[in-house]
Amino acid sequence: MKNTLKVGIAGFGTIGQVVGQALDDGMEGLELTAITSGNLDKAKQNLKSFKKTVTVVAAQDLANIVDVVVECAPTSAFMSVAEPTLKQGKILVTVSGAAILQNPNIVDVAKNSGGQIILATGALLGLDAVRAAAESTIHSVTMVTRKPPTSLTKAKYIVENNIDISNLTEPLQVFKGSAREGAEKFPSNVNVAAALGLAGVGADKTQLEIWADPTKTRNTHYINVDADSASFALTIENVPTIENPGTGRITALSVITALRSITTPLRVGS
Ligand SMILES: NC(=O)C1=CN([C@@H]2O[C@H](COP(=O)(O)OP(=O)(O)OC[C@H]3O[C@@H](n4cnc5c(N)ncnc54)[C@H](O)[C@@H]3O)[C@@H](O)[C@H]2O)C=CC1
Ligand SMILES: O=C([O-])CC(=O)C(=O)O
Repeated sequence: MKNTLKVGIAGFGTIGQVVGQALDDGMEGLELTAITSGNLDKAKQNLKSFKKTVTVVAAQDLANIVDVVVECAPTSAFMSVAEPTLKQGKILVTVSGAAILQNPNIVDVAKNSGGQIILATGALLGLDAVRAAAESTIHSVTMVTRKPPTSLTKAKYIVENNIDISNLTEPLQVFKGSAREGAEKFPSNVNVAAALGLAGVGADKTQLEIWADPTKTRNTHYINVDADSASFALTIENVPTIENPGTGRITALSVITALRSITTPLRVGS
């Protein structure tokens, strides 16, 4: 029997707390032992209902005491979590596709130390098919994201440019361009577009539109892929979380399945 892997969570917010709860409830071969977050006192409070003892540590100490780090912190904190984890040859499970695009050298850090970055599918679907198609020739990948305005009000580009989306009566296109540019302007909102780019033809060739859409109640992504092996269209309508409407409920669940994949004897899907 394999040893139980010690798991640490960096970022104990909307995603981190759901993942933490699942670990506390019990996941085969995985044990939550430590967390770090932006506010350590608040994190301690939020851990009070957990059955098992979890240590709260400063960000720089987390990688020293666990085997796997789940990174679900703001994009700006990504490197401070990812670098020490990967330098020690450990596993990083993350949803920060936008941060990987901004810091592509992190892949070399993993390569040189024998660590691994697992970018979970997050709020998206179909990355298995996109990766399979990328083994041959993909002609084009396009993605259209439509979110209720409340899911975009905290977005970096919307805030920095004082774009008022509070009283929209019809959909407003707030971005059109490459997934790379979109992930730079909306780092907490289209990590999924970054992941799609990394899975397929690259973030520069992946085309993205973002709409603030008052007719939507869900964070909706439409994807079209045209390849020599298959053409496919994918749609996902994510229920926004109450805590952070920009984050769909499925995101944390995707992280949980990514974690289970590390230890499960039967892994379904590539
Ligand atoms: N790939 C995907 O499908 C998705 C990715 N995301 C990404 O996940 C991130 C987290 O999302 P939520 O949980 O909704 O955000 P959140 O705002 O609810 O939680 C973030 C947590 O990180 C903590 N934090 C702040 N600075 C930190 C630091 N230096 N080190 C460690 N923790 C720190 C905060 O205190 C907070 O508890 C987002 O910023 C976004 O980039 C979010 C939704 C979907
Ligand atoms: O929840 C979503 O629809 C996607 C999201 O926030 C992200 O990609 O960061």
